[in-house]
Amino acid sequence: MKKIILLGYMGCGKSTIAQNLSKSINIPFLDLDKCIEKRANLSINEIFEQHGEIYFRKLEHEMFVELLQSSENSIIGLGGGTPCYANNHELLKSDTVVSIYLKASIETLYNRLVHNKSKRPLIANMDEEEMKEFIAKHLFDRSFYYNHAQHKVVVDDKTVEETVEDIKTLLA
Ligand SMILES: Nc1ncnc2c1ncn2[C@@H]1O[C@H](COP(=O)(O)OP(=O)(O)OP(=O)(O)O)[C@@H](O)[C@H]1O
Ligand SMILES: O=C(O)C1=C[C@@H](O)[C@@H](O)[C@H](O)C1
Ligand SMILES: [Mg+2]
Repeated sequence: MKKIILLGYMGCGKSTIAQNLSKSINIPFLDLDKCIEKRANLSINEIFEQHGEIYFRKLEHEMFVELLQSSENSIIGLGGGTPCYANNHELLKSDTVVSIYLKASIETLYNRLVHNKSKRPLIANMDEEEMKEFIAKHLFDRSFYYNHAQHKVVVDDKTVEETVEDIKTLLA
């Protein structure tokens, strides 16, 4: 069995979808951000504040490689930036993984993130106007890396259940 990797921008639903998919197909879910927090014994916010983003990206790469090396079946929800650093995007093409980009529009992302930014250090201190512009530019820059995924599922205007069904169809 291959590892199932969900990737995409902050707020596209990696953690939410992975949790529901996990229940539906009975394969354990590992959230890369949560694994990093556990290993560092700090929240993502604290890692950024106390050690900076470069340190976070190093931990993120190490933890991603470690999760891929384990022999367990799993669904891995990546962090929003994971594919964009340390050549992690190259790992998305491996034969031993099924990588799926959860593709959301700027509008969907903005609507989901605007009231849920406090735990996301890259946008936590932005006002609404600033955030919209940031998401648009950032998503454009990151799309190159996200598009290395083997599959793409558009999540706009879909319920969690509909997106889970779309993923199950492409896994079948
Ligand atoms: N149809 C939907 N599919 C997925 N998430 C949805 C949907 N509708 C609303 N949401 C909400 O959008 C948010 C998605 O956040 P989630 O933490 O799952 O994203 P993420 O991609 O893991 O973000 P991050 O990269 O910051 O970890 C959640 O608050 C979720 O409840
Ligand atoms: O998009 C990003 O760069 C990030 C997304 C989150 O999942 C966390 O990994 C962290 O807040 C950085
Ligand atoms: Mg998440």
